[in-house]
Amino acid sequence: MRDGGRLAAAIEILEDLEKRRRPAQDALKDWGLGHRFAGSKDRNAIGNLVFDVLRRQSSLSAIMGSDTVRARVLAAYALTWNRGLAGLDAVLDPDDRHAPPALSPDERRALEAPALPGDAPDHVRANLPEWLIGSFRRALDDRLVAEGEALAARADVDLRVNTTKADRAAVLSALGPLDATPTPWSPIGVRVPVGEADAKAPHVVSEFAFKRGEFEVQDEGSQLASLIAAEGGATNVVDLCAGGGGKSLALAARLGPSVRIHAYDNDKRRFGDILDRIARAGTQTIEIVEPRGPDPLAPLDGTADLVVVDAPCTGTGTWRRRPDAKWRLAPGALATRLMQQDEVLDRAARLTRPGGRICYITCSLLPEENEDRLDAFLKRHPAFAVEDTAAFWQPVTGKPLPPHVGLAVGKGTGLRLSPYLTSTDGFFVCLLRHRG
Ligand SMILES: C[S@@+](CC[C@H](N)C(=O)[O-])C[C@H]1O[C@@H](n2cnc3c(N)ncnc32)[C@H](O)[C@@H]1O
Repeated sequence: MRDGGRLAAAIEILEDLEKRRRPAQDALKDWGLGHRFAGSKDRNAIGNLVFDVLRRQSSLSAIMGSDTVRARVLAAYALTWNRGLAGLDAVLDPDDRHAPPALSPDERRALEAPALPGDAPDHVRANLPEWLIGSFRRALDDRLVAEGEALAARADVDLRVNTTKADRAAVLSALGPLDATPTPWSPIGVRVPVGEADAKAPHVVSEFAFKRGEFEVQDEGSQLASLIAAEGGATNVVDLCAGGGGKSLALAARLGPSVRIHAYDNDKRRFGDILDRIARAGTQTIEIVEPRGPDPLAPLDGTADLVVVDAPCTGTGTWRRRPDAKWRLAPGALATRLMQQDEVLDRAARLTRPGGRICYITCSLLPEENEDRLDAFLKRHPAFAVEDTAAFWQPVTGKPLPPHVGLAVGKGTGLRLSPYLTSTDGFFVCLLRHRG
């Protein structure tokens, strides 16, 4: 396929997404099934373009002065992909029957001097949903637009070195051909660049170092959350919302062979390939607790040194990787998440032994899901107090805490990581201690 046909395909897929609120991956898959002549390079380029449009759809529309999908796709190709007006003219070739029609005079004018209108509101500049702008502003203050821009960029692939099998230097060397570099904060993180425009994302899971269990794919923010949870040590851990086990595996590597990690999730399907991951990592310390019977965690009540609550959340911090979720999120879903967060925190309180700790983690930037949930929790559970979580940053990273990352929660502090401040996904991390 030439780029004209790829642009037309991206327009078709995005128009389908406008009609039906569904994950972009599903729409891309359906398109691929209906267009079997398209090769893997084509599908990759079309997918990249669809996601790049979704990342910046508000500002692309404002620049073009048009809300049509076509206008956004043309703008993404010319501006985000840096192909310029000349590149766009070349692919909108009237002799290519698969290409979209040539530029209209209005489209040409907009792309000749591309700029956001001076009165463009912040939610447009930041490419964030208008209904959430008050919440984002509360969290991000005058960094709102800069954070929104960072959240609209592509994210590199982060890896956590499994220190029980390899060190960072060895993984960096194995992934040298992929231009891997150390992550800025996590001492066990490696970053592989994703490239631009139609570049293929690095396929790290086909590397032998991955098959040997020397690293796992895990955003640096998630690594830091796990490292901070593990600071101070623990021998009896409950990973209450374990999902695919990203935090359990990181904790197992950090806490050593004498820890016992009970990995639970109330939805069995969310465990995914956790058993394969445990086997690859070579750890003996993770025990899966299946969601069976009235309360499979009851025997652990009051015993855990550490309960990790990687709570179900809106995932607003991961919108670099899932830009379609940004526009699909609805107020009802946020309300459901808040209820679930209160529920898992209450469950965690029952599991914690006197003097034990809870590490509350979300991959959301919204205060409603983070500090507000903990303020409400502290009112329901006066036996708990917030620790000075920000004080763990330097021991874990070996570097001073960057400005704005620490925030007051209760009488202690939490951490809010973000693509702009820490070049990670957006994360909230906060430790609470049972007073004993
Ligand atoms: C953010 S994800 C966990 C990701 C995982 N910890 C990781 O690092 O890969 C949140 C998980 O919480 C689970 N969950 C939701 N409500 C729950 C509940 N009441 N008890 C336990 N798990 C719950 C969801 O099924 C989902 O898998």
